[in-house]
Amino acid sequence: MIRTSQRKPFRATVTVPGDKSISHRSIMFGAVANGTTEIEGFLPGADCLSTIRCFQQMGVEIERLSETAVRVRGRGFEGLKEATSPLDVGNSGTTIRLMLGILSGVPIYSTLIGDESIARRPMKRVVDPLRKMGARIDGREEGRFTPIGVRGGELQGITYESPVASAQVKSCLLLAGLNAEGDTVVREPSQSRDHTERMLPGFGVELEAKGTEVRLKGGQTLTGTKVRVPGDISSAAFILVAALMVPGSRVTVEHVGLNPTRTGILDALRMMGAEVHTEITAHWCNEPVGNVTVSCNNLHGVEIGGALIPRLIDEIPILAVVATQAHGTTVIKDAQELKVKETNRIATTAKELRKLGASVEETEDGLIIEGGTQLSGGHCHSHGDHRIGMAMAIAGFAASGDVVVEGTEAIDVSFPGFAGLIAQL
Ligand SMILES: O=C(O)C1=C[C@@H](OP(=O)(O)O)[C@@H](O)[C@H](O)C1
Ligand SMILES: C=C(OP(=O)(O)O)C(=O)O
Repeated sequence: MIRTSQRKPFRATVTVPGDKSISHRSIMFGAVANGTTEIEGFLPGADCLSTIRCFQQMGVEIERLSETAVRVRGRGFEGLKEATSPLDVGNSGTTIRLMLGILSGVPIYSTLIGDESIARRPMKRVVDPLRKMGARIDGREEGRFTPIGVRGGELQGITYESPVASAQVKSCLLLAGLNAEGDTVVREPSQSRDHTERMLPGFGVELEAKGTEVRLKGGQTLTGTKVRVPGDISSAAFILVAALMVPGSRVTVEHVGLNPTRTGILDALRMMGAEVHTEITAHWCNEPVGNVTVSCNNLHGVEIGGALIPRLIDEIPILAVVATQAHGTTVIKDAQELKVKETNRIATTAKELRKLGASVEETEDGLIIEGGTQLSGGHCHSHGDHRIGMAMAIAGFAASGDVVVEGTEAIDVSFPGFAGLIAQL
C-alpha cells in the first residue's frame, strides 16, 4: 500500500532505475552471444529478473554481481538447452514476445507460461509471422494465448508489414531472423522504440535500420560485450509529473535515456506548456543519455495521437493524471494498444482517476480528460498493473485528501524503490 497527499512545492535531483527495455535485451542478447556480457545499471525489477530466470533455466550462466551488475556467459544460440520445466515470464510481455523469436530458431522444445495478466495478452501478433517463417508453435486457443509451446527449427526470412507499431513484434522477428535463411525485413506503421536496432550492432550484428524499416541477414552470430544501461525515461515520467502536479516545484532526473523513440512524454509535456529542459551528456551503448529538468507553469489541455503514441505508450496513464490539472480538455487518441497491456489501461486509468473525482471519458482508442479538477482523496487500486499503481500514487500529490493505493507490490515490475523515492520528494 502507498499513501500520498497534497505536497508543498519541492526541488529535487534524482536518478531512476535502469531502463527496462534495455535491461531485458542485455540479458537476452548476452545469453545467445558467444563470450561474456557485463551489464551495469541493470534494472532489478521483477520483469527483468523473470528474463534472467528463463535463460538460467535453459542452462545459461548468469550471475548477479550486485543489485545492478550482471555477468552473462553466453555460449551462442546453440548453448541454449531444453528446460526441464516451463519458462515462467511472470508479468512480462517483453520477455515472452522476444523469447518466442529466439526460441523459434533454436532446436529445442520450450513451454512458456506467465501470470494471469500475461494469459490475457495477445500472442497472435508474433505467432502468426513466426509461423510464416516456419516456426512450430502451438498453445491455448491455437497459440493465441499462454501456455505456449515452441519447437524451434529451421526458419526462412520474411518481409513483414506489421499492422501495429510494436517494438516487441519487431524485435521478436529480428531475433528469429538472426537464425533464418535469407533476409528478414520488418516494416511498421510508425516507429516504435528502436533499442534492438541500436544494441545488436554492439554485439557484432549487422543490420540496416531506416525509420520504420529494419533489415537483417540470417545466419549471424553475436559476441558478448559491455552494456551500460541508462535510467528509464518511463520511470522518470512519474517523477517529472510529480513536479508538475505541485505548482512551484522543479525536478531534475539525471542519467536517463533520451532515445527519441522514447521521449514522446517530454514532447507531450512541452505541448501542454511545461518547461522541459534536456541535456545529452553521454552515449551508452549507442543510446543518448542525459538530464531532464521540468518545472511547472500553467498547463493546458492538448490533443495527443498519431506517431506520438508509440513514443509515449507506457506513459499514458501518468499523462492522464497530469491532464486532470491542466486547463481545458486533453484528448488522447490512436491508443487502442493500451487495451492489451498489463491491464486494459484505458479502462483502469479512467476507473481509478474517477475515484478521485476526475472527469475522464473512455473512448474506443483513448481518453478524454477535462482538466482543472481539484482531485479528492480516495482508495485506488493498481489492478496488478505497475504503471496504474504509480500513476495513482502521483495523483495524490494534488489531492485534497489522502490517496491510498492498494496492490502496489506490482510496482516492483519496473520501478523498485518507487515508494521510497517519492516519499523523499
Ligand atoms: O520492446 C519493449 O521493450 C517494449 C515495447 C512496448 O510494447 P509493444 O511492443 O507491445 O508496444 C512497451 O509497451 C513495453 O513496455 C516494452
Ligand atoms: C507494457 C509494459 O511491459 P510489457 O509489455 O513488457 O509487459 C509496460 O512496462 O508498461
